[in-house]
Formats: sequence, C-alpha cells, structure tokens
Amino acid sequence: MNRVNKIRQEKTHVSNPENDPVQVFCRLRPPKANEESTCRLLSPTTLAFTTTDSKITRKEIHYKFRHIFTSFATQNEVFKYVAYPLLEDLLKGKNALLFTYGVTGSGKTHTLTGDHHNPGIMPKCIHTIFNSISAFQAPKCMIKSDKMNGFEVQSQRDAKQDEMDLLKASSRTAKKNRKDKTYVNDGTKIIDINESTLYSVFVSYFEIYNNKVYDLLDENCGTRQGKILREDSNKKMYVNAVVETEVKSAEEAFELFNLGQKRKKTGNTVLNSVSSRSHSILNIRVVQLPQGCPRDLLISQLSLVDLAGSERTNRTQNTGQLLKEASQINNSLMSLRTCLDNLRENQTTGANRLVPYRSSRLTLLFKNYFEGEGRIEMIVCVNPSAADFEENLQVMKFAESAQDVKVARSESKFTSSGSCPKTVTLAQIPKINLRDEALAALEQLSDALKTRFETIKHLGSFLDEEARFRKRLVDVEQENVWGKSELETTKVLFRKERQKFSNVKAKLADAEARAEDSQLKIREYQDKIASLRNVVARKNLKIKNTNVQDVLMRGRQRELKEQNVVETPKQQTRRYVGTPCPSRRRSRSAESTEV
Ligand SMILES: Nc1ncnc2c1ncn2[C@@H]1O[C@H](COP(=O)(O)OP(=O)(O)OP(=O)(O)O)[C@@H](O)[C@H]1O
Repeated sequence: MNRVNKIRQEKTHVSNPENDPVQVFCRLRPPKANEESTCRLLSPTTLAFTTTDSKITRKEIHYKFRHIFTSFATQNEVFKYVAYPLLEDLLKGKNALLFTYGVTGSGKTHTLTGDHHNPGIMPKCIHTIFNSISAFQAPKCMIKSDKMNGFEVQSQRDAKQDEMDLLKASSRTAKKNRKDKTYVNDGTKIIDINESTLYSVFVSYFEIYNNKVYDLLDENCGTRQGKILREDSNKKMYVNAVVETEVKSAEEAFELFNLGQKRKKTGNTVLNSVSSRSHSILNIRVVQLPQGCPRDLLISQLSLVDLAGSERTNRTQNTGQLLKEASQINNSLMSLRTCLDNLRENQTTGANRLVPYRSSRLTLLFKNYFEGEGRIEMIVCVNPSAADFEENLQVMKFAESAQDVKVARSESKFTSSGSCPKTVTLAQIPKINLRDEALAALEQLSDALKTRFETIKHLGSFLDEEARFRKRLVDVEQENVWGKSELETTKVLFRKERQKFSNVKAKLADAEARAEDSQLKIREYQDKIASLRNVVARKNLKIKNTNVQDVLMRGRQRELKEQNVVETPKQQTRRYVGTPCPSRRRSRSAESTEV
C-alpha cells in the first residue's frame, strides 16, 4: 500500500449513521487513611474535583461519565454494569474493546484482574463465558486457527490427531503449572444464547512494552522477540504469529493467564510496588459454528486491556530503565489521546484531520475498533489523593474527549458467505395460527427438529469417535506398561552380562601379570645359564693346561734319565712347582684373554 493510500485510509472517519459513543466509566479508589479526598460525587454520573492545596483558590471542576463507581463499589457491580453487556454481544458474534485508564496506582489492575478471592472483570468474563456455553462446546481442535487471523473447520481425524498431540505436550508441561490458583466462580451466565451453535473459545495474551509487542504465552519468550502487527485479508489488525490457544474451561484459560502474568513486565516504583510497565492485552475470541452450515463461522473478539499508568517523572523520581519505560508509556498514551482527539474533531466539526494510528503499536492494534469493528468501553480509575490531583485532571480531560467519539455500531458477520441453508432455531419459529398457518408452522417446526436431530447425530458421531479415541489411548497405555516391563527385564540381563564381562576382564589382567613374571624369570635363567657356561669353559681350559705340564714334566724326566742325571727330590719339586716355564706363562695369558 503506498503512502498516499495509507494516509487516506487513516483519515477516513466513521460515516455509518448507526453510531455508538465510546462509553466511559469512572471508578474511585478508596483514599488512604488520614488522606483527604479531592473528589466529591454530585450524582451517579457527575464527579467534582477540588484542590486541597490551601495556596490555590478552591475551584470545583465537574466531569460527567456514563456511570461513576464509588470507592464502596464491589468488583461484581463493576463487572455487571460494564462488562456483562459486552459478553452478551460477544456471544452474539460482536466485538468489544474494554480498557482501564488512569494514573499509576489508581486501581486499573485491581479493576481488571483483581485477586483470586476478589476477582476483577477478566476472571469474571471467563467464568461467565464458560458458565454459558459449557453445554454447547465444539469438540476440541475441531476449529483451528489458520494463523492469518482466521479459523477453519478440521476433519474429525485431523482434530483427533491434534488433540492427541496436545495431550502429549500438555502432560509434559502439566507439572509446571499445577500450583496456580484459580478465581472464585459465582456462577453468572448469559441466558439468551444460540443453542443451535457449537462454540470454541481461544485466548491470546501479549504486552506492548517500550512500543514492541511481546507474546506472553510464547514458550520461547525467553528470547523476547518482538512480534509484528499485520493486516489480514479483511483489513483487520492482528499480532502476527501470536500464540492463540483453544481453552475448554475457565481453569484452562486461567492457567494460561497466570503463565503470562509471570512473564509480564512489572516494576517497583515510588507510587506502586507492582506497577505495570507495559500495556497488557488479553484477547478472548469466540468462534461459533452454526449447525447445518458447518463452513460458515461467526468470529467475535473481546479485548481486555490493562494500560500502564500515566506518570509524571518528577513525581515518580524514576531514573534509568524506569524513566525510559515511563517515557514510552506516556508516548503511547499520548498517541491514544491524539487519535481520539482527531477522531472527535473529524466527527464533530467535519474536519479531515489525520488520525495517527501508526504512531504507536497500541493505537495501530486497536485501529479497527475505532473504525467501527466493535464497541469501545473505558474505565477511568481515580486515586482521589491530593498528590494525584494534577494528573487526574489530565486523565479527566482525556476521558471527556473520548466520550465524544462515536464509533459505528458493529454487526455480527460470518466469515464466509456460504451457500448452506439458513438454520432455523426453535426460538425463531412463529406462534402457530391454528387456522391458516398451522401447516407452515408445523413444517418449520419439523425443519427445526430435523436440524436439531442432525446436530445430535453430528455430536453422537463425535462422541463415538471420542470413545474410540479413548479406547486407543487405553491400548497405547497398556502397550506402554508392557514396554516398560520388557525394558526392566532387559536392563537386569544387561546388568548381569556387564558383571560377567568385568569378571573376565579381571581374569585377563591377572593372567597378563603372571605372563610378565614368567618372562622375567626366563630372562634370569638364561643369564644364569650363560654364566655357568663361562665357568665350564674356564674349568676346561685349566684341565687342558694341567695336562700339558704333566707331559712336559715327563719329557724332562726322560731327558734327565738319558743324561743319567739324578735329581734330588727337592730339585724335582722346585722344577715342578717353581718358576713356570714360558709355555705355561703363555697359556695363562691366553686363558685370561679367552675369558
Ligand atoms: N477499588 C479498590 N479497592 C481496594 N483496593 C484498591 C482499589 N483500587 C486499587 N486498590 C489497591 O491499590 C493498589 C494499586 O492498585 P493497582 O495495582 O490496581 O494500580 P494500577 O493503576 O494498576 O497501577 P499501575 O499503573 O502502576 O500498574 C493495589 O494494592 C490495589 O489492591
């Protein structure tokens, strides 16, 4: 879309003759003990503000609202007066936007969420929706988001498959959120609902923090990836790829809400210890599937918005990150004010001023509501303390201008103009005129009964399918038990084998050590053998030398005999033992070299 077209589109103002003003309510917070209130109720619709500052001349300023809830008003009164009519619309297929606005610490979160014993609008809305439609819910996963802001009807098989996948996934996360508290249910319900329709409820929960959209139900939100806003084929704004979960009970919805609450940005400021630092948006979408024409879907949405509180930095004494957050909060609230101011001026004076929806994510997201896609209601929360006086006056000015803005009355629309026959409900059947219209009325009655019969048949087939699915689940569970016992046996066998293996390994190590010892002994014996051999060789040589001496002595004796020389025994002994002969000396040195 080019820039000129974009501007033209933003400039278009509501021209539908059937317009509704933005409904603005006011809720007063109880003043703190010993604190003088700056507000005085003149009537259920008029509030007077007076400054308590003695230096300023006392001047009363009056503001009008659709209704003012005093500090004694209960959560239930606020819900019944403000939100209940929006729920009636929601279940008739119409959209609505409800937001709380006010100075920080003025009671916005208290009004919208409350606590578990004293629930606010959001928990009451969720309980009321399920109290009303519980008997007419479509089977789980039958209606599925098409990821482009629309929905589609699934085949029974696909629906069962998706349900099975969800069951598996939820059994993994169930433990994590088991401890979450729920909210008290007072049993409020909407009576007049279309009973020939199947209902599915979807919730998404996200926040706008520092002008970026973060999904509070995204499991991967640890990475804090901002989501982008897109326009669908019907020019409706939506958060792209936001997690939108089907819920079948109020408890399921609260589980998701509590999960998101834990991830929501809050901070400890001077004015509120748990101050919302972001605008948080809970979107409840109801999809209706009329019987007899299962391709036509009626989709409606209720957006509950807890705006972050407007705050003046000199009062809050914020610094660093808190200061940056405060300036972003104030910027987006300012752009909301500018959009409403310009819309009002365009409507009241016929001017053609640009409505700068694109100046912040907050206004861009709710652009469709201002252009006539549903009712808008606002609860202005007021802390009547003197410290909030100046800021409350700013809030009052905004509230006044918002009340002058009119938005086109929305009609419930089916998403596809199907060629299915129109369904007739019992309530739509005209009273029987016994004479002329009896036959026609009976025919209509028979049509209605046929439709009802078809519905019951359709539901019956779903129930059969569900029973089959449950049986399959039981079988799977049984197989699981067998599988587990087999696994246990295998584990025992494995443990035994492992024991055997470690025994064999120990034996092998022992044998290796013994083999090494034997090797050492063999080497020792070999050394001994070598040294014994040397000894033997030496002995042999000695024996040899002794024999040579004997031969020499006998030869000498023979020589002496021939020469007739008689030696005395002494000479004989000296010759024999005395100076060794040269041959003997030689043989000794030879012996030593041989060794
Ligand atoms: N009507 C009320 N009755 C009783 N207590 C209230 C009422 N309104 C607000 N409070 C208490 O005042 C305190 C501040 O309220 P809350 O947190 O709702 O303010 P807030 O406007 O949402 O603030 P912020 O913009 O900083 O998030 C809370 O403790 C809340 O319980």
